[in-house]
Amino acid sequence: MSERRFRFGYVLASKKVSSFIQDSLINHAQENGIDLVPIDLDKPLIEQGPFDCIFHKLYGPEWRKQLEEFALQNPTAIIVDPIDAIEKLHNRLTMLDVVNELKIAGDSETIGIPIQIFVGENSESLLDAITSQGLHFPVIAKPLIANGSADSHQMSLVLKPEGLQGLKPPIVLQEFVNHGGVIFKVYVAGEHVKCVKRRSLPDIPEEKLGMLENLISFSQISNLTAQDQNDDTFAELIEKAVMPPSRFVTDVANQLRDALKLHLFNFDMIRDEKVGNRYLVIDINYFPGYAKIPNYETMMTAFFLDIAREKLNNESR
Ligand SMILES: Nc1ncnc2c1ncn2[C@@H]1O[C@H](COP(=O)(O)OP(=O)(O)OP(=O)(O)O)[C@@H](O)[C@H]1O
Ligand SMILES: O=P(O)(O)O[C@H]1[C@H](O)[C@@H](O)[C@H](OP(=O)(O)O)[C@@H](OP(=O)(O)O)[C@H]1O
Ligand SMILES: [Mg+2]
Ligand SMILES: [Mg+2]
Repeated sequence: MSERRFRFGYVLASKKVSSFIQDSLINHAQENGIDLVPIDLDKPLIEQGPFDCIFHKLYGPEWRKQLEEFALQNPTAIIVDPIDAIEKLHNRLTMLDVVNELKIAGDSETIGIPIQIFVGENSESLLDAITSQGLHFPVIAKPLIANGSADSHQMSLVLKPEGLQGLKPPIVLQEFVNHGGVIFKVYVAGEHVKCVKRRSLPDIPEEKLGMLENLISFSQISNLTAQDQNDDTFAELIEKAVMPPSRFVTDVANQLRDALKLHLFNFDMIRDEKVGNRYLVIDINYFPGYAKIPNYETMMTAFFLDIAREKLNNESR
């Protein structure tokens, strides 16, 4: 493969281009035979090739049409990833369905999801629905749609029944699980997997519940990395948190990748404080912020090379 060069076209929002397409990535990929080429949305896609691979985070009927046309004319090229597979992550209710299908080897760690219910615009008697499904306060209210908009990240922690009145359906109500204030973010790029610790919401001891407000709103709390935090308590909490076993993380990541039929995603996982080896997946994101991983260019180039090998295999079939 050494003398062959590969052209990887990409389409990303401008913010994502600034964070992901850094010189370090362009250069590292180039040194390894991969040329990263921006796709111009003002021109037909099929006129801009040849491309061995197209990676993207873009939706809408026009782009879908262009991709379909490209795939028909270039059957050996690899699309990372198919729009239909990506769109499954846009609904917070269904995005976690696959987690329940995972079969984790061994009997020490378990994987699951928190109890959750859907609340539509016309839902009545919310409190009845909550109690009948075995949900207990506090609960987290998440917008049903996770499409990358600022609104889709607007969460509310509902501490008491009175707080339910302040919610704006359609939402998913999810059991809040105490997890020691630290979340594990697992970045997946094909077979390459990296788990990092991030700040999360602090635990809420049952005896404190009565002293708190009815409803607390928050947004993208885990984006604050350990380095960004001035607060020493949080930095120490993150430092001290024990990572989940890497064999377990890789097993979950690989099975999720197969079930979702996606190459590029991350998932947020918490460890139940009450049952130490019980892990819960609470969120899955398409094409997350890989540049937040130290030396992300090495991980991403290794992934690009795997795709290049797959492309060569397709050509020789
Ligand atoms: N069920 C839960 N129990 C405890 N904490 C939770 C739960 N769900 C979410 N959280 C906390 O709320 C944060 C935001 O929730 P979530 O990850 O679903 O939102 P998001 O906006 O999709 O995040 P991202 O920025 O990763 O896309 C999590 O990072 C975690 O700190
Ligand atoms: O812009 P949308 O489609 O909402 O996707 C976001 C994800 O929801 C976040 O999870 C990403 O941050 P993390 O990489 O820290 O998970 C976040 O990463 P970024 O802000 O670094 O691009 C985004 O990918
Ligand atoms: Mg999240
Ligand atoms: Mg998310």
